[in-house]
Amino acid sequence: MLILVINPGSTSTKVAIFDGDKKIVQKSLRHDIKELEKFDDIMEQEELRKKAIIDFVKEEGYDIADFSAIACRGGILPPLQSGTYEVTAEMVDYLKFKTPVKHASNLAAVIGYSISNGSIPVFITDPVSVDEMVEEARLSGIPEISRRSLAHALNIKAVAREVAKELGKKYEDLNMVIAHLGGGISVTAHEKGKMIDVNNANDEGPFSPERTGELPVGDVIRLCFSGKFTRNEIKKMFVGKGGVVAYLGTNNMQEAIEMAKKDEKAKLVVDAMAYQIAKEIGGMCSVLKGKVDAIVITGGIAHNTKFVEKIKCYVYKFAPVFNVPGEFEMEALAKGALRVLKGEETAKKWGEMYETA
Ligand SMILES: Nc1ncnc2c1ncn2[C@@H]1O[C@H](COP(=O)(O)OP(=O)(O)OP(=O)(O)O)[C@@H](O)[C@H]1O
Ligand SMILES: CCCC(=O)O
Repeated sequence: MLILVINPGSTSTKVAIFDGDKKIVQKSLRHDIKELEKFDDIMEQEELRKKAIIDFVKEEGYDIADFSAIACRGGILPPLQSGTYEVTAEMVDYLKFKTPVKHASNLAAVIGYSISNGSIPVFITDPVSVDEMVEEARLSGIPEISRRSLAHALNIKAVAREVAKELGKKYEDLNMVIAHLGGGISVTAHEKGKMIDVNNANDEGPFSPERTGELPVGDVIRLCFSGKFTRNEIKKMFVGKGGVVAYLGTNNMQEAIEMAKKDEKAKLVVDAMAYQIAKEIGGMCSVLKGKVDAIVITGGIAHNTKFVEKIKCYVYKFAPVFNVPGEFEMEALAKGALRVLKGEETAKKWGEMYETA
């Protein structure tokens, strides 16, 4: 069963072809930043990216009709249960016109649906808005604001299943705290297969290579009303230009860790990020009432074992720590589609998407 996988990022589109769960080829199709900047809205990039994907398929010697399904990264959808969903015209309409957050991942299902043109099924699996939070976690302290479950759910759920396998158990039988350390950072508590609390990786938790995470709210209000910044400038300060890049001028953690070897300020910033991640992990361990089978560190930054050690020295007493560097999004998307094609799981439909766990 051939599956075409589509995963758009801000400046590239990752594509892969799987035969069952075996990856045949994966490529990162780089888009010219100047070309992308011509578009005011991410959705206007649809045709450019679609053409690049179709060219890739042809260059690899395939035709769209050869595929059993297209597996796409899920975009910013309303809160929904974990699992694989069939892409429908309504979902495409939501991603194009109604989603509250402009994010490159919104393009995946839109492009997949257009490429398929009704000829083969199109699926998304575990989008950013997977929501299995317990009710206590939703309260922020003011009724006008609810905490939201936005996290690197696709990689986190895939890694959870791999670690469970390593432990000879099922994900549904374990309690875990899983931290994805990428450009943004998601720290998540899992109770028997449900992600019951997460720091919203855009707004809360530790600072990351390019985001501030949680901030002292009184100072944020002062900044917002200082008259010195526009709304967009402030937003960029928090997401995109906040965190490590604000202190050190780079969002590349490899560079920051190198700088920290010679420079006291850089060392403090790197150590502070590890400290804040550990603090968030500790909080998630208490959400699980201290019954934690595994703490898992994943994402690009987890490639640096010295950085992982910095976190580990704070949290190692809570549970065994597993390091699973990198991300497995393409594999997770292919496997999600495959489970449905093999009849192991039924694809959920749009109408069910508004139901949370
Ligand atoms: N070997 C490494 N050592 C330390 N940091 C690394 C290493 N490889 C990648 N990174 C860092 O990981 C971060 C990006 O991680 P990753 O590739 O998981 O994120 P992304 O896909 O860009 O963003 P996100 O995971 O938030 O969607 C960057 O800061 C990058 O410098
Ligand atoms: C909000 C979590 C996902 C992302 O950062 O892209």
